[in-house]
Amino acid sequence: MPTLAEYPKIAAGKVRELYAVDDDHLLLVASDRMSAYDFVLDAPIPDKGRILTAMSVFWFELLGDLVPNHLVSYDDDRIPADVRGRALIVKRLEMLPVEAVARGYLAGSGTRDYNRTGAVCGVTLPRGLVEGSKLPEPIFTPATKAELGEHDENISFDVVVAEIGEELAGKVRDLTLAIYSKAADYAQGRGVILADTKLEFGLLDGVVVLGDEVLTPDSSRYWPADTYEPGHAQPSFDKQFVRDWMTSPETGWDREGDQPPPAMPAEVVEATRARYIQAYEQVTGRKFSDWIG
Ligand SMILES: Nc1ncnc(-c2cnn(Cc3cccc(F)c3)c2)c1Cl
Repeated sequence: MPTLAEYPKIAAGKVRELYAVDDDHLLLVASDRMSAYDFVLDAPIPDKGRILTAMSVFWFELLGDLVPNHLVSYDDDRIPADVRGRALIVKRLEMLPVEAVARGYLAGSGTRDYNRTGAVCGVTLPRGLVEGSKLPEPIFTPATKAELGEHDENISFDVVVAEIGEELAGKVRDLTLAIYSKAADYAQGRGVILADTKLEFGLLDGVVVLGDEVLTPDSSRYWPADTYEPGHAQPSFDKQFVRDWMTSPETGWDREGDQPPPAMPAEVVEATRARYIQAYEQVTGRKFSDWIG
């Protein structure tokens, strides 16, 4: 087993890292760090990296007949012991410079753009929609890949065409909508609304391949179906305990400010860990205790 230090780090996000294994393979590592309101929390959420990695593996397997993916292995001698269970050996792709987002509901920047323009990414929507509204059908709402700490910028399909060409843009849109629809239908049947998701694709020998993490609560909005009600921000399946603590009168923290978030009480950390496990077990029907690492 090599150690992580032996692999050159080639990218780092707020909660994950990417390492080079060899010319054709990378190691995608999910940390236990959690981000809320664009801040990385002071306390890790134990097992978050393993739970979200297990989720990606589940979705790659479920979507295998829809789209090829970059997953090579999640249990492999090339995976260092201290990241086993929260790291994937993946094929090195030529990543496409677009965040491929699908939305089945109005939320976040989608609601903001709709309220300003009646459209999201150039897609005109019916009048009278509110925060949390279910859209008549899922829409493709691509974005630019922003620098670390910046927000992605919503762009129109025409901009994607200008970036990667008509044929590839059409393929990415069709795949994104098909993947989202299959996953959202599957999750809905298990009591979880996938409101939207952000996918990344790359090319391998001219074939479009699904990369990155897929359909995790870090790349998608997970809402509990039983409390769904349009008209306001929906509670997050996994982040609500942390968000409520951060904005509670007890902390006096200002989410618009630049002060770091308040320290997370142990019970908030543990309740959040339990919600990640619940999301995994409820959606996949698998026991997290069966996952490696
Ligand atoms: N299979 C691939 N081939 C080539 N590049 C990528 C790739 C590059 N960037 N990202 C996003 C990212 C994933 C994790 C940690 C980060 F810091 C950044 C993914 C992948 Cl997944």
